[in-house]
Amino acid sequence: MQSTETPSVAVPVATHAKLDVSKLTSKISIKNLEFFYGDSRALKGITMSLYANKATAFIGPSGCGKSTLLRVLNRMYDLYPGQRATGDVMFDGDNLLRDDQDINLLRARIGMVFQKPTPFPMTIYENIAFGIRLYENLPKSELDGRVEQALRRGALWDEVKDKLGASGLSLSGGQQQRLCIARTVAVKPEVILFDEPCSALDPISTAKIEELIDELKKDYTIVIVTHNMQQAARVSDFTAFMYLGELVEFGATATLFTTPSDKRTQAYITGRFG
Ligand SMILES: Nc1ncnc2c1ncn2[C@@H]1O[C@H](COP(=O)(O)OP(=O)(O)OP(=O)(O)O)[C@@H](O)[C@H]1O
Repeated sequence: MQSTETPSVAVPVATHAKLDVSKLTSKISIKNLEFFYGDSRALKGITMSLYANKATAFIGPSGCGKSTLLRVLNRMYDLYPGQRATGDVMFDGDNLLRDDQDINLLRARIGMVFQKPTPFPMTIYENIAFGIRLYENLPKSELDGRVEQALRRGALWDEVKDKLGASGLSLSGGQQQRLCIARTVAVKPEVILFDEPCSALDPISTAKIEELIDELKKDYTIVIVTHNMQQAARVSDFTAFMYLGELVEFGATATLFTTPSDKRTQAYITGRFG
């Protein structure tokens, strides 16, 4: 059902570009995904695709399952007994939910950036080099190059190149978050998951991270959980609106924000609930 009410979110012109789904590659294909915290079902029959080199935003009111869905994608729930997922999450054709999945390798291929910046209590250089060393044994000169490359991708190099030996914790909140993005990028992932990456940041740092996400899309598949609908509209190509553990609506961001097909999506984007 469609309503004539005007959505409260202004969708930037760039996202109006036509998205021909038939020409896109599905990097992750989710089918009938259910998720349980003990006996409590938090995700109900989720089916959707996450497209390569596109950014997909998960939006919806608090408790609808956005973070749960994001965490399924790199098996974060494995750390907690009593949590389990059923269904298929096909990642380049391989079900990432299978029991014998190599979780360390999976987390290198699907990296995650958290809500609060979480640099390791070590130097800026080591924050980046640490992750690379877990997967590769590189000579020092090559490692230096990889650290620089990652910091450049994190849009942080110019600000830290003269103080790589300083503690990662000495950076500002926004810089710390870009360090965490650089750390994630350093291990050459294919997908980057962002869990409300700007919620602890000021508007200028937020704008920098959004710009960076836009840049990273060229090389990675991006998934972002956000409470901020303006942010979803600015950074994502596709948006998934969730409610009470269900995927209510999924589609091109410009379409979802201008002509939603479900009245619950309409209510949410016009600020009538959540
Ligand atoms: N560790 C947990 N144990 C039990 N239930 C949980 C746990 N974490 C989340 N839940 C429940 O699962 C549901 C989905 O929670 P989730 O955190 O994924 O929602 P969300 O949309 O990300 O919310 P928010 O926007 O507030 O972060 C909620 O009902 C929540 O209470």
